[in-house]
Amino acid sequence: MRGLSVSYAPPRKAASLGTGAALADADLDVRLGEVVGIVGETGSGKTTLARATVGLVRPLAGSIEFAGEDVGALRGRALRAFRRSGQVQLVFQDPLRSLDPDLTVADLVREPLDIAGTLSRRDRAERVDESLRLVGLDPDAMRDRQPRELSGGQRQRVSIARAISTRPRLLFCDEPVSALDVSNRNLVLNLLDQLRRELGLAVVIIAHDLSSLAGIADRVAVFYRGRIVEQGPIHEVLERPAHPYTALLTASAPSVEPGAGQSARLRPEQLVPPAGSRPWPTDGVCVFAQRCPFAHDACTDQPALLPIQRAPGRLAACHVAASWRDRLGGHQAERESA
Ligand SMILES: Nc1ncnc2c1ncn2[C@@H]1O[C@H](COP(=O)(O)OP(=O)(O)OP(=O)(O)O)[C@@H](O)[C@H]1O
Repeated sequence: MRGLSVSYAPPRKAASLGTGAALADADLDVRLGEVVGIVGETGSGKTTLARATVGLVRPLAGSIEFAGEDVGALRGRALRAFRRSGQVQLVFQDPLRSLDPDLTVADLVREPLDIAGTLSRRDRAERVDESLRLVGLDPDAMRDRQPRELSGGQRQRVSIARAISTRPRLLFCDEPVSALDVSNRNLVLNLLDQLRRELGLAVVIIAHDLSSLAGIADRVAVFYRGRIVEQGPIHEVLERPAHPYTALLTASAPSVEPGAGQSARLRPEQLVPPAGSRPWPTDGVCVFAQRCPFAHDACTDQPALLPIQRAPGRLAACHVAASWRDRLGGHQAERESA
């Protein structure tokens, strides 16, 4: 995705990009066999990115290149054909709501194949069994059951079997484990890890917290108010966040331990503006300025997502990415004198 922007406002109103866009100027690459995590608070644009990629919402600007084709520019019949092909599939957060309760497991897993219409009836039945086996379910025991006869973990496995039945190249999972208990969470995350290896899938996992992605994602993109503010290999991002918002996320997550590269754990109170600091407008400035203790005059412009020097593969959209750590001590003194 390059410069991808999406607005749900009517086209005339959405013409002024940046204000009110659900997603603004997003750049993201996902490669086959890779798991990319997406984190960010509610309403930050994570699902919008997924919906634009599968062709459910039309981008306002930018491109989505999939296997060499700009799928963001597809219209009409070409767009319907792309969606029917099932090359990009979505797994939703809550399988109980996303699976039709009147269909059997076999019907549910076969449905995307019926829509794609490329396999014979016999091949589709075989593909259903194969997909169920791939997610660790016994086809003979599961085929005729309905969603209400399954446990939460089994339902999520059926959702994944359904999504992989067309053998997609890219799988978007929107909070795939947030409706599950801890043991099922690990099972489903391990399953996604196994599928990306066995099927060579590119997987994008949307999550609320960074720590749930630590064991599975190769890279992570951090969203804040419709923008990607940081991107990079997950362990490096966790160990030494470049954006003050990512730093706040890691400092606020007790399960994220600082690694060898980070001398001391940052504390959340070091990463919020001291009382009485300069108020920032909500629009037209860096999206994080209002909540950033390090914001200064340069932050009246939204920074672009740029490579971080001497850190291959890492990007941050922050005017003070290279300097905010140096100000942590002084910032504490300012707070104490206030
Ligand atoms: N169908 C829609 N119509 C209008 N606005 C929408 C629609 N869907 C999302 N939005 C708005 O777009 C912005 C981004 O929403 P999005 O669902 O992409 O966020 P998210 O990061 O996925 O949130 P969550 O973690 O709650 O799923 C939000 O301000 C949201 O209110």
